[in-house]
Formats: sequence, C-alpha cells, structure tokens
Amino acid sequence: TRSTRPQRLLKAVRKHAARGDPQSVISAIDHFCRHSEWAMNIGDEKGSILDSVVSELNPEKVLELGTYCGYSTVRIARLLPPGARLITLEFNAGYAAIARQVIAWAGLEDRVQLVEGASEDWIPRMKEHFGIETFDFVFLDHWKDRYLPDTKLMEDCGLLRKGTVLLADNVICPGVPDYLQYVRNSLSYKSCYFKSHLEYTKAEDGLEKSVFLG
Ligand SMILES: Nc1ncnc2c1ncn2CCCCCNC(=O)c1cc(-c2ccc(F)cc2)cc(O)c1O
Ligand SMILES: [Mg+2]
Repeated sequence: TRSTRPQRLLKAVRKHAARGDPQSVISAIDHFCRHSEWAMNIGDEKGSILDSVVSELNPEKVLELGTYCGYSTVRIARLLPPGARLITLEFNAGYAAIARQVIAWAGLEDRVQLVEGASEDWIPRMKEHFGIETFDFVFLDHWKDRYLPDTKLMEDCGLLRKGTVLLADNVICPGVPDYLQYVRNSLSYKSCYFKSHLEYTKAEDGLEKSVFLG
C-alpha cells in the first residue's frame, strides 16, 4: 500500500539529517515541505517566532497540543535545559508513531514525553498521571475547535499559573475566531499577535501569545 506523507517525511529526515542533530532534522523537514510535499508543520518562519518565545521564557514544564510529525516538538525541546520536560499530546496513532522516530532521530527523547490520546481526556489527568503542578508554556497546534475548550479546561484544572504563556498556531489560517475573541477580551490574559505566513506559503497566518494573569 502507498506510504503516508508522514512516512515520506520521516524517510527524508533519515536520509538528510544527522542523528542527534536537531537543527539538521528541522532543516530536512523544511526542505521536504518546500520542495517535495507541503505538510502542516509550523515551518521555519513561524518556527523562528516560536524559538524566540521559548528562548525568552526558558520554561521547565511545557505542554504541546498536537504533535503531528514532531517538528515543533524538536524546535521547542532543542531549546530546553536537560532537566526541563515537554509533554506532547497526539490523537492520531499514525502521526504519533512517526513523531516518536523524528524526536529520537534528533536525540531529544530524554526530555520529551509523547502521549497518544485526545487533549480533553489527558488534560484532566496531568497532575495525577505526570505529577505536573502547572505548566510554564503551552503550545496549541491541534484541532482548531479545541483551542478554546481546552484552554478553559486547563484553567479549571489549575494547570495555568500567573505568567504561564500560551502560544497558539494558525490563528488566521485555518483560524480560531472563538479562541482569539476569548484571550483578547478576557481580563485573565494579556495577548499579542505575531503576524507571519502559513507554513511554506505566502498566505497570511500568525501566532497569538497570551500570558495568563491568574
Ligand atoms: N491530542 C489531541 N487532541 C485533539 N486533537 C488532536 C490531538 N492531537 C492531534 N489532534 C488533531 C489535530 C490535527 C491537526 C491539527 N492541525 C491542523 O489542522 C492544521 C492545519 C493547517 C492547514 C492550513 C491550511 C490548509 F489549507 C490546510 C491545513 C495548518 C496547520 O498549521 C495546522 O496545525
Ligand atoms: Mg499548525
């Protein structure tokens, strides 16, 4: 049977990236998506904005919603100190299987925990299952109609603290209007928009950075 796009992306990583070298994994995926097949990774342009937010914050506890092939997982994890932990949730078993291998190829498996399942099922279990009190940084890149309900769920589960940063991908394309309206109008968030482009295209997209005020 035909291979899947994530399988072809992993093959390109194995062919062109050096084991244990996260930057070469990032470059191999960006090259594949620009010159072979578009894929819904955050990409290099929005990825640089993600890098700057993570580097400035230096988070210890990170949650990523929506792993896909692990591109943003690698971008974030490569910037974390070895003691820091990144938990990434992926609903699709096929994507998760590829992401595990991409993360391992980058040599970052020691600070990444990939969990298969739906965000709404796992968010309420973060404390008892992973011993997490609160997250310092949350990257939202999963189903666009789950951004808002999952943010409210994280609030209700006490997973956000004064200063926790939420960074949301695709706030223009595909778009998350209900989430944007909430974080931009709620007195519990200080929000700002980073204008950019949809990965590997000229279409507008951007990231919304929202600091939880407690
Ligand atoms: N743990 C969990 N819980 C719930 N859902 C979960 C999950 N884990 C995964 N999912 C399910 C997410 C499926 C992928 C989400 N991302 C997207 O849908 C996405 C789409 C585009 C796009 C833009 C323009 C186009 F023309 C076409 C596509 C770009 C992006 O950067 C995207 O992130
Ligand atoms: Mg995205």
